[in-house]
Amino acid sequence: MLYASTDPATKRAQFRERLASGELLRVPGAFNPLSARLIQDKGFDGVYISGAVISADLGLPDIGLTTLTEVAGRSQQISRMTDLPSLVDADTGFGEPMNVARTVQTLEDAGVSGLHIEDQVNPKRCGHLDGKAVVDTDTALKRIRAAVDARRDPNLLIMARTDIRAVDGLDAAMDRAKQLVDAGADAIFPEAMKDLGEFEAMRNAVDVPILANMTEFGKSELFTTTQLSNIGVNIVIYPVTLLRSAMGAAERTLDAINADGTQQSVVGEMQTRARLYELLDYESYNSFDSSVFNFTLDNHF
Ligand SMILES: C[C@](O)(C(=O)O)[C@H](CC(=O)O)C(=O)O
Ligand SMILES: [Mg+2]
Repeated sequence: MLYASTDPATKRAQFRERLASGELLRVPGAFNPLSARLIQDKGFDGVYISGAVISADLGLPDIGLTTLTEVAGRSQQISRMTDLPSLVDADTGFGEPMNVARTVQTLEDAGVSGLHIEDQVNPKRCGHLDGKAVVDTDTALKRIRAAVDARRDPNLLIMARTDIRAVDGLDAAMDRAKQLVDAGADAIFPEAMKDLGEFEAMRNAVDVPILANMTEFGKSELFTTTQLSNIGVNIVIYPVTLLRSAMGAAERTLDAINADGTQQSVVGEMQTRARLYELLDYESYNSFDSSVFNFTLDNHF
């Protein structure tokens, strides 16, 4: 009932343990708190909170328009709804290294288990688009040192994302990743790797967990969990996947109403009322207050 029962410190400790196991953790992006429930219900290992999704949700492109307050608010709403660890996209950290420090403490207070800070210049853009620019090494390392020093819970995972692959190539990406680890990064998110061989090279370049971003319509092929776990990738994110699926379904429904004058042809694809209520744990509100609960599955199909 209401929110998840696992507190943020426990989730962070569990996330660290799972990562240390070396197994591949599957982490889809939640586009709202309810979808975080679904991700947990389907047996996934964590919930990703995507900057691209938060912007798109507001009807905005992912070009650094969202504020720390907006990202922290959404992070709290999503994180508290699940017992799974949550990993949030903190973009460039919302400013200079001192802003990065404040970002880390604010997101820690929001209950996330980890966050990633990237080395793009401000304003950032989607990592799979052309024309990106990255900051110099000194600035990139300062962001990570500031992030690491700012956390109060040592289990809060500080992940460094580098976007340098698309700008200066794989060797530059491996060099930067090593430096980011030396600066204190707990994990590496190598953005826009071209193929599996590049992920493997990155895997061998650093001895901390690495993340693979399986975003659709981007620069990386969509590798399977078997392919990724075989080369030792630790986390796979599907950042915008559920939003794209839900929006695709919404378009088809609107088209059906336009074409047929009724949504009847797509009702079979919809989540049923019963399933929604199951996810909402409607029934347990009954024991709290029977005057509120009046739903039984019997009357619905
Ligand atoms: C992972 C990512 O940073 C995100 O915000 O979800 C994006 C995803 C996307 O735009 O497809 C990214 O830059 O890869
Ligand atoms: Mg992003």
